[in-house]
This record gives sequence, structure tokens and C-alpha cells, in this order.
Amino acid sequence: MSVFTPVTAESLSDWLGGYAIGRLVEHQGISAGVQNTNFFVTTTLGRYVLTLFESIPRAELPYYLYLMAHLAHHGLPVPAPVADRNNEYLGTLSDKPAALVARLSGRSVMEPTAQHCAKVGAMLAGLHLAGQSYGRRQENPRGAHWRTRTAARVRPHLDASGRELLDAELAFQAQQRYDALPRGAIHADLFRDNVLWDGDYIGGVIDFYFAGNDALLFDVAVTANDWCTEPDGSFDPDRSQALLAAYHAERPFTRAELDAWQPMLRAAALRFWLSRAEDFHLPKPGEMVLVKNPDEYQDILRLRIAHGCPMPPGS
Ligand SMILES: Nc1ncnc2c1ncn2[C@@H]1O[C@H](COP(=O)(O)OP(=O)(O)O)[C@@H](O)[C@H]1O
Ligand SMILES: N[C@@H](CCOP(=O)(O)O)C(=O)O
Repeated sequence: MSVFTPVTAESLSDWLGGYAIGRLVEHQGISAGVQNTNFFVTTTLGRYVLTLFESIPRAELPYYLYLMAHLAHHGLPVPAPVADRNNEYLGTLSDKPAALVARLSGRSVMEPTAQHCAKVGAMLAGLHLAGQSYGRRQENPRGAHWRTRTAARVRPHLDASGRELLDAELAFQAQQRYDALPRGAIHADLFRDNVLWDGDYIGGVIDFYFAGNDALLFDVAVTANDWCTEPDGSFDPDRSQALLAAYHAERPFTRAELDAWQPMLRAAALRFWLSRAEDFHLPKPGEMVLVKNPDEYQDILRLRIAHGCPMPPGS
């Protein structure tokens, strides 16, 4: 269970005294998630999610909280952060940086159809369009610099074929020129478990704590690699075309994006192979409870290299 830091009812009741959302009714640890400690919090006035940030530096947190506020302000189903009575989103609880956000309705769908993928593609384009007017800047925390650093740390723990793949892919990615791609605020982790469905509608897009400024196409590639794949990692053409066509209808891909699509799918696969391999081989003591399988993304990377990938429409 991913509750790294306990919170007592007494300390939470005291802390909620700094807000205007009524009295604590109950709080319950959330088992999903790998990064932060989360609780569902019910007060006499509403339902919220409390997050205690376990590893993200405090100075980086306003970027995420204000981004969620910005996107919610633009009408997207993103958890709006709750300001305290001093008008601050970020506080401290159990000696950790802490924030409350609105609890959104719905459940994750782990076996999505082409219809789900179309909705996710359109939603992602909406996030990118609304994000263009977001004033804060913060680099993607899992961008190119992180990739180089993490590859060096993880490499000694891989077997020979893993090392060969990693070296070749790093060399390939170093040759790519992504500079001409449209950039902006990206979610960067829009996996199935980060979208809550309320019937046929997206009730919530959650977990913005890997967001940052980067190529918008990277976000599309991360999303397609998760939402449109079969259990063996290969693409389901119906789902990938549905996602890409719906995205393209809201924010048409540029020529540079069409040209960069296949290398970008590989960059997105490499990112999750590396983070999972780091969590698996180099766990931080007492921190990581749920560790996702790195081989899944090593396989996806091999598949993206071996096979032509469906291209976005208009190419
Ligand atoms: N705003 C929210 N509304 C409803 N449920 C949420 C919300 N935020 C988180 N959750 C629930 O908590 C779980 C873990 O949250 P997540 O942000 O993925 O954790 P982590 O940051 O540790 O990865 C989600 O799978 C979801 O069930
Ligand atoms: N989506 C990532 C892990 C991040 O976990 P989350 O619970 O914060 O979405 C992966 O699958 O490796």
C-alpha cells in the first residue's frame, strides 16, 4: 500500500482548521499510486484528496498545483487545488509538503476501446491547447537530462542484451532534432490509471506530478504507448488511429511532428523503461511500494524499433 507517511485524524482535523471546507468526517489511505502518499478526505462540506509529497522538492510543487488550477479554470476535468484561508495551495502536514485537491468522480478503465482512446486523444489536445496560456515554466522532470543520468545509474544492473539496447537507443535519440516541435505544458504520465471515467465521459485526469514543459508530441507518444497497446506491447491499430485522429481534430499535428512520430514513440518507451528499471534495481529504502515491471517497457521499446508504427492522420 502506498501510504508512506501516516496522518492521524487528530492532526488532520487541526490542519483542516486552516481551510474553509468544514470539519473532518473521515480519511482513508489510497493504495494505488507509486509516488506520493494519498488519502481520500471527507469533510462536512465535501470530498477531497489529500496528497503528501514524498520526494518532489517543495520549490517544484507550485508549478503542478497552479497548472491544475489553470486547466480546471479552462473547464477541463482536472482536480482543482483547494486554497487555505491564507489563499495558499501548498501547506505542511506530518512534516511533508501537502495539498488538498477536489476528489473527482469515476473509475479507471484498464481495457479501453477505440471510443475511450478517441476521448483521451481529444482530452489530451484540450490539455495542450489550454496549457499554451499557462505562465509558469518548469522542465519535464523526466526529460533528456534525466534520461542520460538515469541510464548511467541503471545500466550496470541490466543484462547484456538490455545494455546493448540501451546504448543503441541513447545514441539514436541523441541524433534526433526535436527542437522544431511545438512545446508547452504536458501531463507526461497520461496512463490508463490516471484517467477516471464517469460512464462514457472523462470524469477526471489526475496525477500531474510528472508534468513539465516539453514537446507536446512526447505526451502524445506516452499516451499512445499505454492506451493503444495489446498486452504484448504491440499497437492496436483501431485504438491508435482513434486516439490520433481525435487529437489531430482538436490540434492538428505539424509537419515536424509527423516526421518525429516514430522516434518520439521510442523516446517515450525509453522513459518508462528507465524509470521502472530505476525503481526496480535501485529502490529508495522505505519509499517505493508498488513497482511496475520494467520489462514491459523494454519490450515496447524493442517493438517500436522493429516495426513501423501507425502514423498520425494527415501524414
Ligand atoms: N483528484 C482525485 N479524485 C479522485 N481520485 C483520485 C484523485 N487523485 C487521486 N485519486 C485516486 O488515488 C489513486 C492514486 O493517485 P496517484 O495520483 O496516481 O498517486 P501517485 O501520485 O502516488 O502516483 C488514483 O489511482 C485514484 O484512484
Ligand atoms: N505511469 C508510470 C508510473 C507512474 O505511476 P503513477 O501511479 O504516478 O501514474 C508507469 O507506468 O511506469
